[in-house]
This record gives sequence, C-alpha cells and structure tokens, in this order.
Amino acid sequence: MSDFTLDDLERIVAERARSGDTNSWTAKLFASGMDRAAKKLGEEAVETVIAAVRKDETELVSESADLLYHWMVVLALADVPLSRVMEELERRTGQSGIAEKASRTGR
Ligand SMILES: N=c1c2ncn([C@@H]3O[C@H](COP(=O)(O)OP(=O)(O)OP(=O)(O)O)[C@@H](O)[C@H]3O)c2ncn1[C@@H]1O[C@H](COP(=O)(O)O)[C@@H](O)[C@H]1O
Repeated sequence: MSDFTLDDLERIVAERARSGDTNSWTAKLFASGMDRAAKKLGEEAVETVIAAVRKDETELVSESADLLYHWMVVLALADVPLSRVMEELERRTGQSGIAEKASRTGR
C-alpha cells in the first residue's frame, strides 16, 4: 500500500515544469506545449487499453502510471487544478452512471 497520492504527483509536475532542468521530461514536455502533451496522453491511453485487453497486469500497472502522469501534465498545461476534477467526481457520487446518462440522453 502506497501513501503516494495524485496531489503529490500534481505538486511534483508543477515544480518540475518550472524547473528549467534540461534533464526533466516534465520540463521538456511543458516547453513543447499542449499539442505534444495531449498526443502523449492519447498514446498512453491506447497503450493502457492494449494492456487491459491483453490481460497483461504488469503492463496495465505501468501504462496506467504513464497515463496518470501525462494526464496530470495536460491538466497543468491547461491550468486546471486536480481539485476541479475531484470536485466534479464528488458531485457525481450521488448519482449512478446509468441515471446520469438517462438524464442527459433520455436513453
Ligand atoms: N511519473 C512520471 C513519468 N511517467 C512517465 N514518464 C516519462 O514519460 C516519457 C514518455 O514515456 P514513453 O513510455 O512514451 O517513452 P518513450 O517511448 O521514450 O517516448 P517517445 O519516444 O514515444 O516520445 C518517458 O521518458 C518516461 O520516463 C515520466 N516522467 C516523470 N514522472 C514523474 O515526474 C517526476 C519528475 O520527472 P522529471 O521531470 O523527468 O524530472 C518523476 O520523479 C516522476 O515522479
């Protein structure tokens, strides 16, 4: 069981993005902008899907970590704090996904 949280990751990404460290992947990705970071996020999402479908548990864990990291970079580039996402998830806790979809689509 790890104590590491998404809040920790958000803080690390924010610090490294501003570090100017030429050895920092985060700083490099930040400097390359949203198009590149969003593309990486998409690639990691696809790699996560492939691992899940292949039932490769080790790869699923590894790709999920890549996915969450690149998602955090994209949120930071968009200036959207993680707390906004958590608030939205919390807002949804009172409603099932099926009821929510029905309220939007009538299906
Ligand atoms: N969690 C991560 C993390 N996950 C993945 N990556 C990097 O993301 C990059 C891209 O991943 P890929 O699997 O696509 O690698 P690749 O195939 O070499 O990339 P491409 O050739 O496709 O561009 C790799 O260089 C990984 O090392 C990460 N880089 C950083 N972090 C966190 O950010 C912190 C700061 O890192 P730096 O900013 O590099 O100091 C680290 O201590 C970690 O906590």
